[in-house]
Amino acid sequence: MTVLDEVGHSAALLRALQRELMVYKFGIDELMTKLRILSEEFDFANQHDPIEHLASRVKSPEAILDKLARKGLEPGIEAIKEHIEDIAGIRVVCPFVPDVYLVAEMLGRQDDVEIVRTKDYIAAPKPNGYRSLHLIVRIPVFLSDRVERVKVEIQMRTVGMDFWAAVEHKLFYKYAGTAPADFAHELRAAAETAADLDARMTALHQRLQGGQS
Ligand SMILES: Nc1nc2c(ncn2[C@@H]2O[C@H](COP(=O)(O)OP(=O)(O)OP(=O)(O)O)[C@@H](O)[C@H]2O)c(=O)[nH]1
Ligand SMILES: Nc1ncnc2c1ncn2[C@@H]1O[C@H](COP(=O)(O)OP(=O)(O)OP(=O)(O)O)[C@@H](O)[C@H]1O
Repeated sequence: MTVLDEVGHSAALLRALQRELMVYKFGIDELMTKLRILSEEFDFANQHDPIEHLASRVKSPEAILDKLARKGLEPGIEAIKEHIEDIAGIRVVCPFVPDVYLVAEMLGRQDDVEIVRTKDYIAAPKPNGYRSLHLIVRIPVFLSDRVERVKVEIQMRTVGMDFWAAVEHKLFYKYAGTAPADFAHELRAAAETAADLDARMTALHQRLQGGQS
């Protein structure tokens, strides 16, 4: 039985959710365009492009209802819109750590992007070693009859952090509690190795930028 069955949702709720998800997709489209413009502008000027690659996803209805249930909330459109902040998600992967903060700053300076919340898991990594800069932003989506301000989660990280997070997500993220205890130590150590690599590559890049050999 899926979570959709368990919550006994109505067909009406699912239909309403599908309509909402379309608007979140438009929010992603707007922000992806902004990020692509920044990236292309750096390329065009032959400057170091702080964006290595971009990814996005709209959370599936099942994952949304699953998360709502994990939070102990009743299924309903209002609860979903208020409490699930990562329905629309973008990931910005950058070559170097300073690039992450540069892209965040450039987005924050745009008039129509409202930064709702910032969580800096680079400055303060999670206990398992997870590193990323998370922004929850609000962006206006202009529809035929109204303007909707949708929340989008932007996860910003280096290639090294992304490698660690992608593998960790596959292995453990959704299975918290089941991993053997010594895995925690190994995971943290691997995250520190990735952070060390980031620091070394950033130092090399800064030497090149400074014109040193
Ligand atoms: N791979 C991996 N991804 C993580 C981890 N922690 C957070 N994330 C990702 O980042 C998203 C948001 O995480 P947080 O900013 O910590 O959000 P939160 O405080 O847990 O709040 P919720 O989004 O309500 O769960 C998650 O949905 C994951 O996609 C982690 O330990 N490993
Ligand atoms: N902001 C994001 N941008 C791009 N991809 C994301 C983002 N957040 C999650 N993903 C990816 O979307 C896929 C589905 O993730 P899903 O929404 O089920 O869970 P989650 O967001 O990682 O965790 P949670 O259920 O705790 O919110 C995963 O591969 C995940 O890495």
